Amino acid sequence: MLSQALLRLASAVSRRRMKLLLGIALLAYVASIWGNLVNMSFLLNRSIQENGELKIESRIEEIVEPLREKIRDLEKSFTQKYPPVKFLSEKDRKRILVTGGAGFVGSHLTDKLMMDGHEVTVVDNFFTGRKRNVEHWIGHENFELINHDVVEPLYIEVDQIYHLASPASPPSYMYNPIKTLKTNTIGTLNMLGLAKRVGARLLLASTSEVYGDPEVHPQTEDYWGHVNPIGPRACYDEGKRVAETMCYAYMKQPPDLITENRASHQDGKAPVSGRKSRGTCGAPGSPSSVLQEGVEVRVARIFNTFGPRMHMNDGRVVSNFILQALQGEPLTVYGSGSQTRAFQYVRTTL
Ligand SMILES: O=c1ccn([C@@H]2O[C@H](COP(=O)(O)OP(=O)(O)O[C@H]3OC[C@@H](O)[C@H](O)[C@H]3O)[C@@H](O)[C@H]2O)c(=O)[nH]1
Repeated sequence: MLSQALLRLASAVSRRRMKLLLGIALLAYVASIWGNLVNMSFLLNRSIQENGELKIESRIEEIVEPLREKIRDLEKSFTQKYPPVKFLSEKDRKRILVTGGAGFVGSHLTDKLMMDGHEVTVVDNFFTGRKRNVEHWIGHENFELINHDVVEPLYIEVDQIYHLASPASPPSYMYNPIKTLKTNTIGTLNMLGLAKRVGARLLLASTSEVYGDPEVHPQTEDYWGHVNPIGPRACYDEGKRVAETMCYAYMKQPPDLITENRASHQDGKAPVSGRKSRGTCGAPGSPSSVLQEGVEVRVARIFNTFGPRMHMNDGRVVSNFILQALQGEPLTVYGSGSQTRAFQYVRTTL
């Protein structure tokens, strides 16, 4: 009895368990199918997505590649080919400022200094200078172009200064005589101040016009000139004469006295007096005779220049004659025609 009852109980339990097991198995089956379905749809989605992405990528590539090609071509055509530049060691390479460096003479000097391997900063206000005279250096790591008027102070660090900033042809410098005077006086003072502050050597581009209407031919460096201070060319002649005077004053005057003067002016006091310069006011042709304690200066009295990059309408005799000859016009000789000039051809071969 008991055993039959146990058997029934056991079969009832096992049937329930069977049902339970069957239920679990069914659920597991459904779950696995569901999982597979989800997996499949995920894979399907991914492959569709990947496929789509690949298609988009390849389409982008198709569009972009010709553009890349174009950019490469443009880069090739824009690659600036600079004139050859020597390599100079850190010790030999100088930082050089050329004022008026975009002008006719200044730009040839800039070429020479650049090709010699120096770092050149050109300062020009482009009154008679032209950007195109130095455009072949723009972007070069040794070259810098600053649009600046030397009448305003300039604060940079340099080892040498070539001070050429000034209009040079009679029509240009007579166009605005006060501006010409300011450029040659205040401008030169600013450059000398800069030279003193940074301990740079300065070369002033002076002119044969400091001799004025000379009574001596040819003029030697110790000739003092024959200048009309109120004549039509006075702004340039006298401007350059003062510029030379300032150069030699800065050279001969001991540095501490220049500084003292500046300080006393700033304080509103009278300049320090009673101390004599130890130099002598000799001719610029003999700078070695002067005790150089102040700014180291050089003065070059440049005569009548001509050459490539000279402005067609410069107004000086050579360009005037060439222009007239090319146009089949008669050459105009001013005055008696007995005047004499020394001419200098200026050019640097790139
Ligand atoms: O068409 C002309 C132009 C000029 N001349 C004469 O040629 C001579 C030279 O005159 P330019 O105008 O070329 O200039 P200058 O020689 O007087 O001064 C020049 O040279 C020295 C530089 O430092 C000066 O910056 C520059 O102006 C002058 O006697 C002038 O009267 C002509 O006979 N015809």
